[in-house]
Amino acid sequence: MYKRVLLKLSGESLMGEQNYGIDNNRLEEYALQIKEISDLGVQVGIVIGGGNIFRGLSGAAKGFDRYQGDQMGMLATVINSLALKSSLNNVGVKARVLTAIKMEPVGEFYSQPKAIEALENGEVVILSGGTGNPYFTTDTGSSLRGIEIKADVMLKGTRVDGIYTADPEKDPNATKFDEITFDEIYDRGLKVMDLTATTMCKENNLSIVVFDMDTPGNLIKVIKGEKIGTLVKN
Ligand SMILES: Nc1ncnc2c1ncn2[C@@H]1O[C@H](COP(=O)(O)OP(=O)(O)O)[C@@H](O)[C@H]1O
Ligand SMILES: O=c1ccn([C@@H]2O[C@H](COP(=O)(O)OP(=O)(O)O)[C@@H](O)[C@H]2O)c(=O)[nH]1
Repeated sequence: MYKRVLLKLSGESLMGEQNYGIDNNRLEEYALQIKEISDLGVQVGIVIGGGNIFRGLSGAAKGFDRYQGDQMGMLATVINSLALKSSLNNVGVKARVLTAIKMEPVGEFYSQPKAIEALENGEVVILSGGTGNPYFTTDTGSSLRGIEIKADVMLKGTRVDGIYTADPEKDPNATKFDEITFDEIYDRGLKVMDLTATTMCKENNLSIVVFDMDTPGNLIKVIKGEKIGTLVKN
């Protein structure tokens, strides 16, 4: 179905069964799922969140300055990116970390041509540090990078299996959409992704598939066009 994808992984999901940090089993499950699609020849760019370590907004609630807190959050995404790179290398996948903030030799400073060149060479490219700016999220980072690398689709891997009429973790009567338009997301006030990220995808015509990444085997199903999750398009 897709030749080049931008995969967004939730930092919070990386906690697995733990309350904080990185669950190695979850990390390895992710690496194996990514290996499956990379072995098929799909070019994979990845943005991973940082919510399992630090979020700027929760920091601000505890009295941190938001600007500082967001910088801490962006660094958290770099920690997760390095962990994922290592896990991908362990299962035999070549991967490279590019950072939105200059911090060589931790990762190479991001540029669009560098990312595309690595993708074309068959490397998995982890685009870390979000957008490099405070007051944004990694969902917005992944919309931005997805558009920049000219991905065919953005795959939002999360812990719910799609977009529902209401938050399925709160409303047991919520029903799932197989497909939905960007406009319907606004009209119904659905909160699966922040509006900045949604709007960037809408304006640049980058479709999104929201799916449950925590069930092994799902990523390859999405790539093969099986109708799991929810497709968002114009
Ligand atoms: N209409 C909706 N459909 C699906 N999920 C929703 C909806 N509204 C809110 N959510 C919530 O959005 C969250 C998306 O998960 P995730 O992307 O992992 O969160 P985060 O980006 O905060 O780590 C889930 O916790 C889910 O309960
Ligand atoms: O472009 C960005 C991306 C992320 N962040 C910070 O990094 C944190 C972690 O990212 P996010 O909450 O999106 O991670 P996830 O919800 O996917 O775990 C955020 O709370 C922000 O503080 C930021 O400041 N700018």
